[in-house]
Amino acid sequence: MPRLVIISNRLPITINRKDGELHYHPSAGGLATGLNSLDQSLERIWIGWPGQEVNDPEEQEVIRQDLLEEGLVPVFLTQQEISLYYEGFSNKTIWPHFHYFTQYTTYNDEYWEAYQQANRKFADATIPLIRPDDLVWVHDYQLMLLPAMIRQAFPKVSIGFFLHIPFPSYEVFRVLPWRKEILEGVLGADQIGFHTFNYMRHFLSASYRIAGFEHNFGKLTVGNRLINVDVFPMGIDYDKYAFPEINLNGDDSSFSIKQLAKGKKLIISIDRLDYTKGIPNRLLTFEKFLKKYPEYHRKVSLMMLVVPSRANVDQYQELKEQVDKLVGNINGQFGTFDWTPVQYFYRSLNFSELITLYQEGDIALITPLRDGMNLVAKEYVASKEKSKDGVLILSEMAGASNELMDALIVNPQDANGIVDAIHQALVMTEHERRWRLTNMQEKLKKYNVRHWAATFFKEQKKLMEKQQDQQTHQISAEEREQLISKYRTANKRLLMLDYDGTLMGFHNDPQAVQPDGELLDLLQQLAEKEENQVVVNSGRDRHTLQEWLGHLPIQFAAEHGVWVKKDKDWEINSSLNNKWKKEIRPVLENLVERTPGSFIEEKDYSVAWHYRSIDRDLGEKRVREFRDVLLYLTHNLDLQVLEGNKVVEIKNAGVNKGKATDLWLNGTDWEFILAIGDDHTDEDIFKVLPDSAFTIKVGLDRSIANYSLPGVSEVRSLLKEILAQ
Ligand SMILES: O=P(O)(O)OC[C@H]1O[C@H](O[C@H]2O[C@H](CO)[C@@H](O)[C@H](O)[C@H]2O)[C@H](O)[C@@H](O)[C@@H]1O
Ligand SMILES: O=c1ccn([C@@H]2O[C@H](COP(=O)(O)OP(=O)(O)O)[C@@H](O)[C@H]2O)c(=O)[nH]1
Repeated sequence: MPRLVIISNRLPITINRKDGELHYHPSAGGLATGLNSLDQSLERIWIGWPGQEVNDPEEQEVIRQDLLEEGLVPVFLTQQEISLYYEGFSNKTIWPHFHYFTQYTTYNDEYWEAYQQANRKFADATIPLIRPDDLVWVHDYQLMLLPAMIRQAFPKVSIGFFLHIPFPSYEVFRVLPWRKEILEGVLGADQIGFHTFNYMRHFLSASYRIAGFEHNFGKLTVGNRLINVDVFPMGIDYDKYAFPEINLNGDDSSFSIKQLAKGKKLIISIDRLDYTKGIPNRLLTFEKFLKKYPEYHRKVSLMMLVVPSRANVDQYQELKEQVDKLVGNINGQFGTFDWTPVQYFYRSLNFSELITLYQEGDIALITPLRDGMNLVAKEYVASKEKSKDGVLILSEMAGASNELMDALIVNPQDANGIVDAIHQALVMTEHERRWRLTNMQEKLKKYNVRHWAATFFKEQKKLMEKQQDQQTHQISAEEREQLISKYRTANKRLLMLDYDGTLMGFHNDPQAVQPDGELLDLLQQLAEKEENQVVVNSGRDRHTLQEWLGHLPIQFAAEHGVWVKKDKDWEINSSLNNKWKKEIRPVLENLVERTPGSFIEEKDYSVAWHYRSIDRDLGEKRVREFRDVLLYLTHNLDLQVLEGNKVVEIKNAGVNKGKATDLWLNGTDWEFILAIGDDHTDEDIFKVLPDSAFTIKVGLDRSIANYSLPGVSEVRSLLKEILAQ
């Protein structure tokens, strides 16, 4: 079993100093409680900050030894790091920005500098502990540069990254001056996980638009590495909340909570003090409710628990004052001698108090303006396992709303909607409360925190196997040797080479990919050898191939097999006609008119619509729109539609690179065949070649070729090696 190496900003244990003494207690917040519930049988180490400034080396050593027993490794942050990296870049830049509070985003180079250095500090603490077969998990927005730093030290180790907060829309993310560095940091990981599909697609969109990485159903290739981006909604330790192992009656404060709840309907509200949680909005909504429904005065109370958090960040201090004031206003306005409408606590609760609150709460009012997941919502539902009684009102802006559809889902900005939901919850029948809770509980039981971790773990291992497969698919030194030795002894050799993406790199302007001197020399020398027949089998038109390569002693297939040049002249595939062009052309012209930047390429017996320099998503939308029209037309006209890399090409049916390849296969007993190509039109070549041929796919995509090479420069090196024989 590989070990799990977890790195998060905060350890699940926080240290507090009281009267000069150090105290250890569990950290608040979803990440710590969630990850701490993981299967303890898995060997793991956890590296992170213990939440307290400790400068004395002797004291640091004592803490290190204490934590070691729990498999925890502390990273000590200095006061300056805490204020610039944690309170600064993490909580004044990324946190507000990723939660769409862009008015709070602080742009400060000093913070950014500190963020980089602190990520380096976590890397320095982690790297010496990593073993090559470990599974490394980096967590959250404080450590977005860390995956790439670990990758640099361990090119092969498997790294997972999970973001616990939302990943914002590309339009918001792009505003950050450090967007590219942040993305590249995360892309150092092999598997990247998010709570919801929306966060995932925002990330993929940013990776494409900012760093140029295209994806295929969440899989993308960075350099030589396959990356998996996916959704892994985090669950809770269901049983811990459903069947709490505590004696509720023996606990004084739990008893008091029960007393408070007696004879009234209790609405509970539990969050860290954070502007993302929408606490002031919630209070204003409750005020609205009390105004609209006076009949509920003295019958309903809001028990609001606000857990202190990030107290040194300005907005959090301001928020505290705002909340204090709002609570005062409501209580002053509506309170009576025997009823306090808002019971407000600014502190954290111990587990038994928290459970009592969950169990006593008739309604949980959870209305964050944005929230990565929100585990409180899930914990509330689980704690109703026995009673099956309670109503969850949940913001649609919390990641959890994607799973808890049977809650009363509200828009946190729609105060009237929430007032209605509170009323609906109060009058809801017992039957409805039960079925809503039961449905949600079923989900939470299955998709618990262990399931979350196990799925992430399983997918990361599956990915490792896939990556391994790709590595083995890549031609090894030994196989290269076999290829060379076969080449050496053969007297009749066929070298069938694609052009774009194989011999030359890809470019937005197809005419800008003229062969360079090195390529011309290479082809010239290969073709000069008497035993060799070099064929460039390309989708390009014959005029371009003629102009660029026509002077070389090589043969050609152009336009995906429409034209062939074996001797001096170009010959056409006899089954072709181009009468159909006048019907297709207007369809493509309409595409160009509506899509600036796209263009039509007309070849002798085919027409192509290129969208390589426009937004890929827009291009694909256009292709989808026109696919039906094209299919209808092409069916009547016996044509085929080839969807290539940012291009749709229409031509006569039954003509492709493979058919053209047949022209070289028939009649010659080749003793050595090598075919190299990069896109799916080259698969037609690989298909028709005999098993003895060496077929090589350029890139990491799936292929029926025997081997793969990463890119154009590796193709050229192989050809040079062959030439040296
Ligand atoms: O460490 P702090 O600065 O005190 O903040 C506490 C944690 O808050 C954030 O929690 C997020 O993760 C939860 C679990 O995935 C999720 O339910 C919630 O919506 C998120 O806000 C933060 O991501 C953690 O790093 C902090 O430790
Ligand atoms: O006094 C408290 C109140 C809450 N929590 C825990 O803090 C976590 C809050 O996680 P959530 O995902 O709701 O929000 P976050 O604070 O991570 O943004 C939950 O597991 C709560 O059980 C806690 O430990 N002590």
